[in-house]
Amino acid sequence: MHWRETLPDWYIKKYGHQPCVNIGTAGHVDHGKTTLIQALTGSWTSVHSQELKRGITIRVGYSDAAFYKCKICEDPLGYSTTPKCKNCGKESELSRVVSFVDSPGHESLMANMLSGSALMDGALLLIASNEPVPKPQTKEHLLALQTLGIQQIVIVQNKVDLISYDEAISNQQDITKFVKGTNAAKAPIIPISAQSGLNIDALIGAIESTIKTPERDESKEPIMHVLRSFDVNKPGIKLKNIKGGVIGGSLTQGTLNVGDEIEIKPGIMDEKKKSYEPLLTEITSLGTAAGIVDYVKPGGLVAIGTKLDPAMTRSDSFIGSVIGKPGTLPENSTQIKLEVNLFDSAVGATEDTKVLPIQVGELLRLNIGTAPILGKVSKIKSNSIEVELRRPACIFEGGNVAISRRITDRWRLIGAGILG
Ligand SMILES: Nc1nc2c(ncn2[C@@H]2O[C@H](COP(=O)(O)OP(=O)(O)OP(=O)(O)O)[C@@H](O)[C@H]2O)c(=O)[nH]1
Ligand SMILES: [Mg+2]
Ligand SMILES: [Mg+2]
Ligand SMILES: [Zn+2]
Repeated sequence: MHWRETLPDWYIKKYGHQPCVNIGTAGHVDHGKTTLIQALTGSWTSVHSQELKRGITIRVGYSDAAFYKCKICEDPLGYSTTPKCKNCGKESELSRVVSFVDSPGHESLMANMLSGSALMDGALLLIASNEPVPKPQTKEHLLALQTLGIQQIVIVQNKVDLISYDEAISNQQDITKFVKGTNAAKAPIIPISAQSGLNIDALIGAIESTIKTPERDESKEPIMHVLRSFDVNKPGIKLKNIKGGVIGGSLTQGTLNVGDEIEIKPGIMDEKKKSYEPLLTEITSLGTAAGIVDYVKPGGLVAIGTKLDPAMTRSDSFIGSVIGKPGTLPENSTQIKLEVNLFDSAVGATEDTKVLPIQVGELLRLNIGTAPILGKVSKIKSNSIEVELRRPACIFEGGNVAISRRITDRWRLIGAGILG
């Protein structure tokens, strides 16, 4: 049974037919993020041909699950992803519906991980218990979560089926040592085996008590951050059956309805004007994990059908865009100001490297919302820098920005910025 058939009235009234919280995965390549999401949601999110061939997650994946809690059984035995208690067999109550944002762990895919992180309310940091702690992306992803202000973290000590009890205890001590002084210092550490489904009830219990459902203001103007865009038409389709471009992302506030006029920023390059022009279109359909709907709210990934030429939205071309009602979004800008907080060292490689001060003229990669954008530093005044972006972005004052620099041959996270 799909969770949409089990939603009680109180839930629908508050959250609609949608998840109410976005939970991300973080952690080193192959530590079991996608396997865990499959254990929780029943679906494998890495379905693209390159991902299947190479066995790694490349694009940010997403999937959702409902968490239920038994009225009789003690914590955490009563937690499950089915409406029937796995422990006693009685009917359970819905706790909430959650949406998972599954990050790639490979070091070359930090930009994708950071785009996905822009939508996370909380995160699961996966650490394979059969390897030394920490691996490079265990560190780098934790820093990324910190940079983007993600405080609600559950540490998942995965693959305990491969180690002994004593090894598990000593690995857990290593993890505690590693997270000391970070934003995961107080995070619960839950030993599991994602592959064999071991201790998943305890993990759900920890998620339910650690990662809170955010309060969102639906009376505000809608803001949606774009993570995906597609052309949903099969090759050779008849002209009259062609569907407009589809854009996927998550709302942070407000609601969107079928028939609404929307504006997409920064929009597309106008070759004549030599500048980016915002796009105006209309919502022709809306989809959530529960199917086709009339309106969408914050919570989970939603898909918007538009009247745009589907060739325009092909292969994630709109990633990083922001959608709102016409005239309500901040202006496009290429000049931005950041209050910067640099790390002591960049951690993504086998060896940590000292982070040297930012220089005027240097090229940085900034992750602004779901958009990775290159920019050149034009001015520095103590902790504040000005950057000239290569393409415009829709800038929300006070927003968190992840700052990366090219070190040897890779972009490495070197610090956090706040948009001024
Ligand atoms: N023994 C054991 N193997 C596991 C467990 N969880 C995951 N694996 C295996 O570890 C490998 C990597 O798992 P994935 O889920 O693809 O790891 P990932 O973290 O999503 O990898 P990336 O997305 O590429 O970073 C696969 O072969 C899984 O079958 C576990 O609990 N026990
Ligand atoms: Mg994966
Ligand atoms: Mg893998
Ligand atoms: Zn029970």
